[in-house]
Amino acid sequence: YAREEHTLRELRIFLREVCAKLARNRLFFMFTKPVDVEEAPDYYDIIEKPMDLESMMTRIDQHHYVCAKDFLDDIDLICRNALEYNPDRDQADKLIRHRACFLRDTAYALIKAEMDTDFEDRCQAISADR
Ligand SMILES: CC(=O)c1csc(NC(=O)C2C[NH2+]C2)n1
Repeated sequence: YAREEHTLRELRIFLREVCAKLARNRLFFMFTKPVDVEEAPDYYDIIEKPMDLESMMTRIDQHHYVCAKDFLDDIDLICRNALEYNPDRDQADKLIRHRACFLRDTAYALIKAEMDTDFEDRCQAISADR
């Protein structure tokens, strides 16, 4: 059990680094904090499950993520929300959709490049056990 806690502690350290790196990239600034209802008054009528990088950092500390897949599910949610809320062909919507897909692809690439597959396998085994 102590070994499992060590593995999850290591996962949290790794995910904080990935999350911080994404949040530092100014291309992703619109995804770093919850949407301000002043800026997009209808946002919370349209988007059922809002998500952002600052909230994900909090979820890491709350031990919400037991494997990298759980973390990437929330990245996928940020991306899906942006595609849903910005469906139009105008430049503003297109840019946000492009940035959302870039955030998602960057997160997947970072984790694939920096994470041992057997480490993720161990995390997913713990996740299945709980
Ligand atoms: C985070 C997110 O997806 C977001 C924040 S503002 C926004 N979209 C707009 O402000 C307008 C451009 N067409 C609507 N999308």
